Amino acid sequence: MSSATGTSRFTTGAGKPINKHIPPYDFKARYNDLLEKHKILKEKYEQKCEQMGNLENLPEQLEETQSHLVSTTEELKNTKIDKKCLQRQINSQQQKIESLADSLTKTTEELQKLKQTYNKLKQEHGELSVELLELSDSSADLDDKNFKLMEDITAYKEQLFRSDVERKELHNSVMDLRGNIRVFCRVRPALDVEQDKSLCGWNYVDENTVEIINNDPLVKAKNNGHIFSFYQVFHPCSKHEDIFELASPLIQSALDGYNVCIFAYGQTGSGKTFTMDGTTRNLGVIARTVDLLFDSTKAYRNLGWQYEIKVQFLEIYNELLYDLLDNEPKEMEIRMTTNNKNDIYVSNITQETVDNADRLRQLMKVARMNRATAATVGNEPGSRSPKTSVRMNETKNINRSLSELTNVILALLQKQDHIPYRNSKLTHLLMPSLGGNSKTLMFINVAPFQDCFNESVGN
Ligand SMILES: Nc1ncnc2c1ncn2[C@@H]1O[C@H](COP(=O)(O)OP(=O)(O)OP(=O)(O)O)[C@@H](O)[C@H]1O
Repeated sequence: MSSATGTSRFTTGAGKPINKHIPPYDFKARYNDLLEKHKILKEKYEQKCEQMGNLENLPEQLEETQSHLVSTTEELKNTKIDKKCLQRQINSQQQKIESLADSLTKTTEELQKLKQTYNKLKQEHGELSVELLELSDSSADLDDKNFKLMEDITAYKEQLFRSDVERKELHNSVMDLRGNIRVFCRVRPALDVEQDKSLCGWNYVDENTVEIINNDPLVKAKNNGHIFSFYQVFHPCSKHEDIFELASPLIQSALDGYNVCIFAYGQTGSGKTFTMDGTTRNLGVIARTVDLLFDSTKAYRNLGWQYEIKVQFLEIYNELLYDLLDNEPKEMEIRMTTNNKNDIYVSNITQETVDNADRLRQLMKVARMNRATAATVGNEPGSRSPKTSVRMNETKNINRSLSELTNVILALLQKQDHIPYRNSKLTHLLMPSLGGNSKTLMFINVAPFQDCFNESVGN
């Protein structure tokens, strides 16, 4: 800037020089010029100040930029990791695409094969359709033949049913001829623990006759033999199979609708339980009967017969009746049925219909357990003398009903007019199973020992 020549040269904020020629005496103009210059300089100063202010913010901006740089670097790192991941995914997708391409090739091949098979089957189907048409023609013929055969089968079934009725009648006639009351005598062997006991002499004369010889040295030799005849005699080596073979015709009679009664009689320890129950490995008469009953009903149902098997279990103890399928105390009586005076029933007793052998065996188990409970009722704790009197009463009742049973059997065998069924609960209950056209099988069980001789002969 120079004012000596009176020329003023100045630069504006925009850098544009301002040249003015002001005469030295024109103080007003010079003043205005100065004012203008002052204004421009002030503006410049303010601009500089502003720039200075901006420069003061630089460290802050630097810090911001640095932190931005750090976060950007971090982002870059993450982005690189992401990139690696993506690359791996791309690789695996690539592999998948390759394997899919492989399976596509295989599937296409299989499809090709299937198409071939389909075409072959289609051809076969065509051929079979032709065959089917031919067969349906001959099927009509076969239907006719089948209808005729069905008619024949119905006729044969009727014939078979009539033959079975005839067989029943014949079987019953044979049973009648053999006698409606049969007595089997079974002599049991001495057990291992009984080898020291002395035996009677046994002479098995034939299958119906046995001689029992008293080996007591005090008895005279000529009086010591007693001969008995039975329907069948079973010696100690006889097996359950042998016995059941001769007992089973009576089961057949039961299936044919006749009342049948099978029971064992004999001194204690003579083998009654062994004969009737047997053991789990060597089944006795009852178990074999159950099996035969259900096997036969299955076969007879196919012939058109219908069967319903109902069971009741009861025990007679001191002339009182006990329901062995229900151990609640209750009143039970033997009553006559209204339509048939020879038939009886027990009032209030549990009766169950059974349709398989297993269920019957289950019920037999329940009855056996309840019988054991009933037996202990008579053996409640008490002093020795009431216990003895209970036993005596029990023995008296058993003996009485057994002698009444003997009387009834004898009266039946002798075909007496009056049969004393009503003298005991046992005989009254067995009335429908002992009399009329019913069949009875009695096992007389005998122990082989000398000390049982009197009992054995008495039986
Ligand atoms: N035929 C036989 N063969 C082999 N052992 C037998 C035969 N008969 C009976 N026994 C055996 O003799 C013993 C007595 O038989 P069991 O218990 O059957 O007599 P029980 O007449 O039922 O006697 P109780 O009237 O006292 O009940 C038992 O150990 C039994 O296994």
